[in-house]
Amino acid sequence: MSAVVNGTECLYRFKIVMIGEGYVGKSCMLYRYLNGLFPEQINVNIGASCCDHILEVEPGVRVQLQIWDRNGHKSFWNRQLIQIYICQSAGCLLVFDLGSRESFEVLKHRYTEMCNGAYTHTMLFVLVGHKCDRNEREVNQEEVEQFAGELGAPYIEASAVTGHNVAEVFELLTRRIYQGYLSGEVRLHESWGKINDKKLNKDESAENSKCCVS
Ligand SMILES: Nc1nc2c(ncn2[C@@H]2O[C@H](COP(=O)(O)OP(=O)(O)OP(=O)(O)O)[C@@H](O)[C@H]2O)c(=O)[nH]1
Repeated sequence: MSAVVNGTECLYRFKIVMIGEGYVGKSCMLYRYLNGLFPEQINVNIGASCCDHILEVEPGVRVQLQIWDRNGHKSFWNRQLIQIYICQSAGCLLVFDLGSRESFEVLKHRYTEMCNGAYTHTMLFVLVGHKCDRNEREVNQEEVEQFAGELGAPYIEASAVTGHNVAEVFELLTRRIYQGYLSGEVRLHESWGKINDKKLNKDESAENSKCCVS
């Protein structure tokens, strides 16, 4: 079965979440991915926002991505929220700012919190060192690679300013989930993974992406 999303037939729907401290550039990265440019101005993300996007993982196999971007500031972060936020997610982008040691430490801490009970299903990760356009670096390659090894996740550097590797970040995670599903590593939930024939509103947007805020 499949569903028609904004006029395009999709076989799967993957929920992806973006996690990282406030100000690491998650919203700009998502904006760059969806719109192909760096935002002149980004609205303050109060709580979380969700965007839909369609990606073809192999010829004829399209996935509806539901990408959740949560404000990373510590006042928006607690265990209950994590649970709600990552519930039914197939994948997660763990984002830190290469120029901020603190953002890396906070990210590791949040990952530990997620492991301590909040996520009970298999979730695949991609670790993202963001703002690689800048020269200042406070996090060295070795420790990043060590963390990526612990996660069993690929590490990629990106910049929403230049666009470097931004599409690759989202596509890498999506393809990992898809391959994980094919190999049996990831189980897709009935209600969100393999799309049923529930029709989504075709007329909401003429494009393949749409956003909402909660
Ligand atoms: N140099 C550089 N700055 C960036 C990049 N991406 C975003 N920024 C800047 O980083 C700041 C924070 O960007 P946001 O996208 O709002 O960060 P966020 O992680 O979504 O922040 P929260 O919503 O608070 O969690 C803004 O001033 C952006 O202009 C990048 O790739 N390079």
